[in-house]
Amino acid sequence: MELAVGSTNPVKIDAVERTLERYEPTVTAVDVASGVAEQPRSIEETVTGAENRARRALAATDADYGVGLEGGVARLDGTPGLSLIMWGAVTDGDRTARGGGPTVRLPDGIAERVADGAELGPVMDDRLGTDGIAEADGAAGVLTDGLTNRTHALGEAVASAFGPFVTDYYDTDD
Ligand SMILES: O=P(O)(O)OP(=O)(O)OP(=O)(O)OC[C@H]1O[C@@H](n2cnc3c(O)ncnc32)[C@H](O)[C@@H]1O
Ligand SMILES: [Mg+2]
Repeated sequence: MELAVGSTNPVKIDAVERTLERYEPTVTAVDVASGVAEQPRSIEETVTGAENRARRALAATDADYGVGLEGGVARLDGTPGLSLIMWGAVTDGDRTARGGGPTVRLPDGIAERVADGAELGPVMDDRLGTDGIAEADGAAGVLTDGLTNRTHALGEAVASAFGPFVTDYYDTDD
């Protein structure tokens, strides 16, 4: 399976390679624009970023599928505070499917700075004294003491978005 991933972030590439290991993927990292803000601030904007990355990555290559992954923050109905969300999109050039990863509540101190306009990655680095946490364990890893991490979390979004391309269940109305 040939895949074009719309990012050069090693964590995203790793998430795609590991999740789709069974299909013996060949992954090409493509540096595309997400077409949304560096820090998306709603589910809709995050999904749009993932879709744009997937379509643009596929358009730039001869791959079978384009994959886009986008991290965002959002206030979600029924839960307090600001949450880290992540969405994936997959396209074969004909149809596009989307799937979400986990939702992680952001601590108020971090949420406030992100709500004031900062990007989550740099805020996490500043707070933790790290350099490039978004390309390593990520907020998902740090905030759960490693119970999950960004690679694993993004992998769940990849898996969820891939369903329609690797099963028959979405092809009928049953
Ligand atoms: O090179 P790209 O693909 O853009 O990789 P990125 O790390 O910037 O990832 P996104 O654009 O999808 O994420 C939007 C913002 O959210 C941040 N972010 C998302 N998930 C994160 C996580 O788990 N830990 C730290 N920052 C995260 C990220 O650093 C960006 O500032
Ligand atoms: Mg980014």
